[in-house]
Amino acid sequence: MSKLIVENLTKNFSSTQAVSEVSVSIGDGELLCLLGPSGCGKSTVLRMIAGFETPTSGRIVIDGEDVAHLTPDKRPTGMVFQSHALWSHMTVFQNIAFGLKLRGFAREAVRGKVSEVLELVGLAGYERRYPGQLSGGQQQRVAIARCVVLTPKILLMDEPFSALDAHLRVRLREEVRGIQQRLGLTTLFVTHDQEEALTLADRIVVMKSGRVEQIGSPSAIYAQPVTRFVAEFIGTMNMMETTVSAGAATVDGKSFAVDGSDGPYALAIRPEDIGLSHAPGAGLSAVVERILDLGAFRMVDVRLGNGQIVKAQMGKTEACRIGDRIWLAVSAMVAFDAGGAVHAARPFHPGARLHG
Ligand SMILES: Nc1ncnc2c1ncn2[C@@H]1O[C@H](COP(=O)(O)OP(=O)(O)OP(=O)(O)O)[C@@H](O)[C@H]1O
Repeated sequence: MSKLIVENLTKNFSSTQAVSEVSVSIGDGELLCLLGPSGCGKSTVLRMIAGFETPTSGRIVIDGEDVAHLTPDKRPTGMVFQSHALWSHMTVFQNIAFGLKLRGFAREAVRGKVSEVLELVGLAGYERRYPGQLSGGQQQRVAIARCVVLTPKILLMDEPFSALDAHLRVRLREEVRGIQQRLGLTTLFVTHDQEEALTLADRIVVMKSGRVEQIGSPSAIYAQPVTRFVAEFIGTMNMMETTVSAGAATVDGKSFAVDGSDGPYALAIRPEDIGLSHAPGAGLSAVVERILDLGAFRMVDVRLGNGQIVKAQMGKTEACRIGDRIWLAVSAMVAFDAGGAVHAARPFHPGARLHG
């Protein structure tokens, strides 16, 4: 059963349509990431669920109940913000205990719950510290503990790690995923960081200009983008502009088959779907322009005859030098039409497969 259902949610701020007809549901214990560029409406969706903004139209249902009539403090949601917003004059214990006391829990119960949750976020023994005596990462853990201790039905997290350095982000991300899975917390997580979304989420909702572009598992979003926007927003994608006529397109003198009507298209190919070989082949030919050693593999920029740079991955074993003449074998590709919709495509050479 869905724990949270958002139906045709729309929010207008005077002339700005911040959120348009967003529909999504989250299963019990699922972690869903809202992913998209700055200003695409992610935070506004979250704020409407928490009750800080009133929807222009649409419905929000939590555990079978429409929450429209509930003020933020009455909603079964807990929110963790980008800045920790801890009370600086209160100790860690007091920060976490505050909500429990408001809800009328007895002293002993409060003490028990606070130590349990501090254990969970790895801060046992920090009860008497003030926020100013904690690192940024520790403060954010207290913010998470303060929220989790109230056992919200839905945990809402708005870019909770964006104020932290890269290393700490990765560590906290893993910790939060661990806590979320251990407690089976249904979580909606907002981020503009695709890597964060890909590593954290059970499913990702990609948003653009207030609308949902695609909903799917991280692997589906990566491997089967349904729009050009998603294809370019997630991971590295080579885009080759071309024109389709009678099912065929030409790039740099080589032919490609596209399942779509005539018009302008972009052929989209992931770097890992291009094999590079020094042996002359039937596919595109190019010259090695740049080689980036990325540890496990090399990312090679090659220049086609038409001047376009294409990124491809190469293993560590094959010798490769700048200026080498090299041939490309494309194993998988798709095409996007002028409206950004996806179409199946394949190069006219042996060994190619169709996807999409
Ligand atoms: N209170 C408000 N009044 C007017 N416009 C607003 C208000 N809040 C948000 N907006 C506008 O709505 C749009 C969506 O904003 P929102 O904060 O939801 O985006 P976001 O995807 O969360 O962006 P970011 O990642 O930068 O936080 C933006 O164009 C923003 O300027």
